Amino acid sequence: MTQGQHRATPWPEARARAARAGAGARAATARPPVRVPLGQALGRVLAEPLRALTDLPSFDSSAMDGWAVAGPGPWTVREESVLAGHAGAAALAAGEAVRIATGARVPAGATAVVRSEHARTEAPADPRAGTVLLHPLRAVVTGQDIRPRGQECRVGDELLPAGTVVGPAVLGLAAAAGYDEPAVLPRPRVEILVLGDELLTSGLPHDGLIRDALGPMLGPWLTALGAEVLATRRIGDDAEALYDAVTGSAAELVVTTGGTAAGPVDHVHRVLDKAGATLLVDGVKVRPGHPMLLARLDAGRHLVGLPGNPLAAVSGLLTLAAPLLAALMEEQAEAAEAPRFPVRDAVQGHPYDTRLVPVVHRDGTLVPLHYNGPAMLRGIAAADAMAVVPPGGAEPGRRLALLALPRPTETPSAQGACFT
Ligand SMILES: Nc1nc2c(c(=O)[nH]1)N[C@H]1C(S)=C(S)[C@@H](COP(=O)(O)OP(=O)(O)OC[C@H]3O[C@@H](n4cnc5c(N)ncnc54)[C@H](O)[C@@H]3O)O[C@H]1N2
Ligand code: MOO
Repeated sequence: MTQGQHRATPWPEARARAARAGAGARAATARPPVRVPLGQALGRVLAEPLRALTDLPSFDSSAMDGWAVAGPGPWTVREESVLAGHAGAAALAAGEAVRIATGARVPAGATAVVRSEHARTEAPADPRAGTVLLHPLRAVVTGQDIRPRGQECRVGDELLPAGTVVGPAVLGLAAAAGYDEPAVLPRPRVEILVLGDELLTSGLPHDGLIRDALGPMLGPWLTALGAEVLATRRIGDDAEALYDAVTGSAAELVVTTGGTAAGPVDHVHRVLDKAGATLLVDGVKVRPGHPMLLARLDAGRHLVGLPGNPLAAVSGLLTLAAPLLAALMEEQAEAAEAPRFPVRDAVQGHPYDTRLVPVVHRDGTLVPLHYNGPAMLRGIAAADAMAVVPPGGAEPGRRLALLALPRPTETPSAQGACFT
């Protein structure tokens, strides 16, 4: 194994290296885009610019309920109405009006739409003969309340660039623009290997055994970051099984938990060495989580070693796995600057290392949470975000950058929770 670094890497540099590793892996593997039904595209990344497949609106349409009119009023009102989704009415001659609904096709010859509340009708003296007359109640401007075809876009216009993350509004826009199956990037494949003989998968801790807190957490978290989680496997403290799992994995990113430090059964370094991996980050100047590591297994595959302490593992996930995955997915660079918010209370810092501290938003400030020790999840489980506390700490009012936590979603599939 080539020793990439003998010393811990500063936190910002570790994130940058993880992003470069992801970009390198993307270039090396160049997996082709896939087309997925709109219903499955949420959270995916557009592989191609979203180009309009139609003009929008695709026909001249009414912006209001009222009458389509031709020329100056008063107008004679036709008996039929034009509703949205129906064939358009025959062309209007000057002096004619037809009842029209919002979104309906404006008939040829119409010069404006007059809103229902801006005109009044006058019934003919003899209701069995004659026509209804429509009188405007205010001046009518040519073109008013008509949405002309192509007002929003013309067919072929680029609506969004490649690299856009598909949110609910993007789904709506894609549907409006005529898409059934947009082209998205394949999800990076991730495999999670949970190490440790002391871990229980159910029931109460006993006899020095504890519950595995990372297996249930990491799959959904990595799924929320855009990954396809192939499996979460429990490996115990078996170096040979770990070697086989790491070298045999089909995933672009293998995530291990535990075994990063120097304990008697901390096998991760030795296994990486034996597998001929290159350490890109070996320890990060961040608390918690400083033993985290990043290794290149081959041109297209990497391993992120998360420390076993659960909050330290979250720190590794946010520091190394998140930027690597974002780069693998070719996501557009984060908006200029991550938002910063003032911290309400002083936060003690580490003299040399960055600290990541769970916080909640309160009245425009950040309130650091207790129970933020490396082995604790009580703070982060109640948090809105993780605040980045620079070396030396932060005085009240200091603006801190935030790392986002995934919002809870009800995933229809068991993705990310498949245990083997
Ligand atoms: N001599 C030193 N000892 C330690 C150092 C050090 O620098 N020198 N660093 C400490 C720090 S910081 C951390 S973090 C941990 C990292 O340890 P490992 O990554 O080797 O993890 P383990 O030893 O396997 O486990 C640590 C701790 O976490 C618990 N654990 C592990 N996996 C899980 C899980 N899936 N769910 C819940 N809890 C888990 C495990 O039982 C241990 O209590 O090393 C320090 N030691
Ligand atoms: O990474 Mo360790 O204490 O910082 O949990």
